[in-house]
Amino acid sequence: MYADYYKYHALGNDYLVIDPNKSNITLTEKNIRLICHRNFGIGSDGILYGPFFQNDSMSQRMSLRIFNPDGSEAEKSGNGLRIFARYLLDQRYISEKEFTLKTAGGTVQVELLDNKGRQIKIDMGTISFFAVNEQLVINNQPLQITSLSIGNPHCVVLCDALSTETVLELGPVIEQHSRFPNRTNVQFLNIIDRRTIQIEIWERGAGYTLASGSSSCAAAGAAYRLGLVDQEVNVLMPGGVIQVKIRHDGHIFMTGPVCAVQSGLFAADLKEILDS
Ligand SMILES: N[C@@H](CCC[C@H](N)C(=O)O)C(=O)O
Repeated sequence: MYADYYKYHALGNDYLVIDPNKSNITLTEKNIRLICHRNFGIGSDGILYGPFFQNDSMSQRMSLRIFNPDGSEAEKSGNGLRIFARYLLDQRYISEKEFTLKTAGGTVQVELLDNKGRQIKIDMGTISFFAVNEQLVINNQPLQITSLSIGNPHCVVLCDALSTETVLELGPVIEQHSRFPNRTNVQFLNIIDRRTIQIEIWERGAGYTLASGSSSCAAAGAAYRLGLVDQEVNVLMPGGVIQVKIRHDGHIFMTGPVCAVQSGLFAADLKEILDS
């Protein structure tokens, strides 16, 4: 059945899939902002735009583009990739349990863990570290940060305890800090034990979110690099838990759920604004 958008969430991190093979909507910055707006549009933490096919072939050479609700484009998204994989299964673009997906931040390997695509594992690739356990002073507060890329940029802040007020105060300042010319996603990290960490997230271009897949991988990878956790880590977030495994060769595997929410059409009023 045709729809303009397909909405899913992964632990409360919600995305709209817009399929260029079905919809002719133009995704300008203005349109993305409006569609994602929770009062004036449909509302979401971002848009997954695809699939695109390389060599006009449907054979495992699919790619997608990922947009933040401020209209900027992200190189990668962990929850977004699991959601997009689920969309491909729901719309019968794929029938295999394992396939690859290409993003601007690299190619990932997807594994569907059940027939309905409700639990999905992804090899997110490897981490490049930029700074390990360095001090960054924000609002006169000395923070211990580890910054890295797993295709998209992250800054992990080690904390003794987490508070949402701190995330809302420091997150946007760190996101825009001159040290990160392309801005950054920010994770506030609390180590519970060697197999469990807790994070609160400030996402680049999206703000406070309930969960983030690439943030889970970044925080677990940073904690492992600092010698604080083992290779298998449960990442607790306000929206739920993601399992992260760090393989000996550095590859980071992320496992977590996806839930379908709704599909729908843009009403004529909204469509007119989007088309104008
Ligand atoms: N929610 C995501 C991350 C989305 C992209 C991010 N905001 C960025 O700009 O890099 C996830 O689950 O990883």
